[in-house]
Amino acid sequence: MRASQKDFESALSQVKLLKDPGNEVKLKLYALYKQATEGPCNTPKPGVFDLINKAKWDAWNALGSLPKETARQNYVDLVSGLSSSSDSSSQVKPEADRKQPGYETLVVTSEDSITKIMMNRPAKKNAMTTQMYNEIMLALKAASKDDSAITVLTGNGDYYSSGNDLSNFTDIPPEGIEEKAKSGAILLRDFVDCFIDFPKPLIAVVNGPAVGISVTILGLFDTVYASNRATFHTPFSHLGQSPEGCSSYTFPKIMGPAKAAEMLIFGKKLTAAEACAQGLVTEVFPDSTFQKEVWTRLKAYSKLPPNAMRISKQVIRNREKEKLHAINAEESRVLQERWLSDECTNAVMNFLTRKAKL
Ligand SMILES: CCCCCCCCCCC/C=C/C(=O)SCCNC(=O)CCNC(=O)[C@H](O)C(C)(C)COP(=O)(O)OP(=O)(O)OC[C@H]1O[C@@H](n2cnc3c(N)ncnc32)[C@H](O)[C@@H]1OP(=O)(O)O
Repeated sequence: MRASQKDFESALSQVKLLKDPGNEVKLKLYALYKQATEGPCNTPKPGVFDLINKAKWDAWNALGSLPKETARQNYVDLVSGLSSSSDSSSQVKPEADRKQPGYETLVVTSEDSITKIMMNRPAKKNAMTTQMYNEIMLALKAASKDDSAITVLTGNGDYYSSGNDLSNFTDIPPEGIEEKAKSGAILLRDFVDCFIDFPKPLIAVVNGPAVGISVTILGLFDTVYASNRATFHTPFSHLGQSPEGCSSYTFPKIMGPAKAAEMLIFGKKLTAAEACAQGLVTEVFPDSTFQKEVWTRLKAYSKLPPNAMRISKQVIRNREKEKLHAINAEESRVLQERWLSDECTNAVMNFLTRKAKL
């Protein structure tokens, strides 16, 4: 539900009653107030020695073109969070209360300047349905514009993700399988484009085994943290398919052509330690302390200056962007043909009829 003008005004009165929330939060409140009432920052940048006004200006300017209504909503949410934490400072809000509405296959939360996108089909090992691809794209677009500093993709349950939901192959439209393959290739291309273009630091928190497209897109993340329970598996040849997610380019670049071929052509499954040694994973943590260690680290990173992080990412990514888009287009085109092959149809039917388990 969107915050009304009345909610906003009541948050403005409430904020005066709060105990001092500290400079960082005060700057956030100031920036959201200015954005909600005046829109994007429209005043000249104060001089470097005008420290206080420059900090305020920076905070406002960092909100970019965030719409007034969203800023108003974020202001109301922030004040309400501060009020409830000052009511009971040790009380942690349950995730269900913080989660953003409108997603069926994901749980999306924003806290401590981190937007967390969690795939949430644990009973199906977080297999990606067409709805999940679309919701991840929506969540990434929203995260690119919200006031978080970093964005995380992770999975709920024992798997990170088992990749493409193979039942995506079953609902063939009346226009036939060719049309399905065509729309699948467009979906795939749009999905991977969102990762290529994502402007903020993007971190994968790989909580368990990862298969197929959930592995290939890791090459487009800035950092990949893995539990030692995670494995990395791209069984494309077994499925009569071919690499996507720009992995035909990123994997040889990351791990060298020979190791990439073993994964992408022969479907070799890597342990987390192997994936780390090959450079696909940044760091591996024991499963027993994985969540605690990773989130402590991410909370510290999220306090770094967000503009500097965003600009550093752009400097790294911009050089490659055009190439990555071209590779994504080519991989999607090749897969569109593969999906129509007997090799692919038979492999998918085998899985769906339980003759094979990969
Ligand atoms: C023309 C069509 C176009 C479509 C649009 C496509 C858009 C983009 C496509 C991008 C290309 C992507 C490629 C890939 O990702 S390839 C990789 C695909 N994934 C797999 O092949 C994994 C298949 N799953 C398995 O091998 C096993 O399930 C797994 C090893 C992951 C786990 O085994 P385990 O024995 O532990 O658990 P279950 O098998 O009992 O699984 C529990 C339930 O979850 C269901 N499940 C799991 N994974 C998938 C999946 N990928 N697709 C569909 N369903 C999945 C499984 O069936 C069980 O369900 P039930 O409890 O109902 O039986």
